[in-house]
Amino acid sequence: MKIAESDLIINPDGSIYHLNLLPGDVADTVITVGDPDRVGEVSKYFDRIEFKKGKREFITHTGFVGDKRVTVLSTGIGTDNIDIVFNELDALVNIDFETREVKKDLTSLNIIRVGTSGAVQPDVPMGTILASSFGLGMDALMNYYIHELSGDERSLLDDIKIHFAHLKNINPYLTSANDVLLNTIGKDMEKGITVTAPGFYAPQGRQVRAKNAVPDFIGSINSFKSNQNRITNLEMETAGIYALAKVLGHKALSVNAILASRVKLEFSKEPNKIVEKAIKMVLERI
Ligand SMILES: O=P(O)(O)O[C@H]1O[C@H](CO)[C@@H](O)[C@H]1O
Ligand SMILES: O=c1cc[nH]c(=O)[nH]1
Repeated sequence: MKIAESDLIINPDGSIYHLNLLPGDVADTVITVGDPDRVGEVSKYFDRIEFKKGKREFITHTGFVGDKRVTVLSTGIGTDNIDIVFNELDALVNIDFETREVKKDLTSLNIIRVGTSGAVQPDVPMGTILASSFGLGMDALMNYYIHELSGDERSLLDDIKIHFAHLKNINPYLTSANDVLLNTIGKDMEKGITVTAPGFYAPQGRQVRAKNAVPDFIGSINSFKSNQNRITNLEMETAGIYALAKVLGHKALSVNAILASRVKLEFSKEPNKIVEKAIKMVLERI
């Protein structure tokens, strides 16, 4: 079936609407980062850069680490941007731009996020590099997509819904990391459930001047337990990445550079060093 011009928007130069990339520009291994300035911090370790492109907050560098072709791409902040990045990445590899039809042979990308995050457990200090075993979305993105849960995801989400029943008007969603990526790139890293929030301040339990409607948000997050699973950290993209990757048949892992301890009320004085450590660990393991 031909995808409408209004649904899949191709720029006059043949590139996709927001990412400004052509089919063929995306490597099978994609590193996503939130901050556009972090793209160069990753690609500075490439042995060769093939090209640099960008539009808005979506900066892309594709190049080689040894013989391996790698794309690093910034998503900007939030799962609304993840909606754009993941649909467009998928279209670039799985839709024929000439016929506007889905290709017969689908490509499954390996997608690794290198992001920053705040820890909610006292034994997860600043400086930790943490791999998200699950992404738990408190945002609304997945209300708009049909997505199916595995048995494990379903039973964990049932426990989560009971624990967070006091949070009105929130319909949490949960997706696991890709097992292979979790056990290779995430090997020996701290692991835990990552909560993806639809904001940085009150949606992550922060209070500056505007008053918080949810009392003790951090307390209700770090007290959740189901078998060996606990919530370790908060950020703004992982759950959307895991859920859309699964819907579209890609493999995803989120690696978090822990910059803040929300229970010790600390924020790192050297955030770049922690991010650098996460970048190097991921590049050594891809
Ligand atoms: O450092 P990045 O990857 O942007 O990730 C985290 O930092 C931003 C908030 O400061 C949010 O995007 C959050 O998820
Ligand atoms: O606490 C934090 C730190 C980084 N990014 C977030 O979203 N939250």
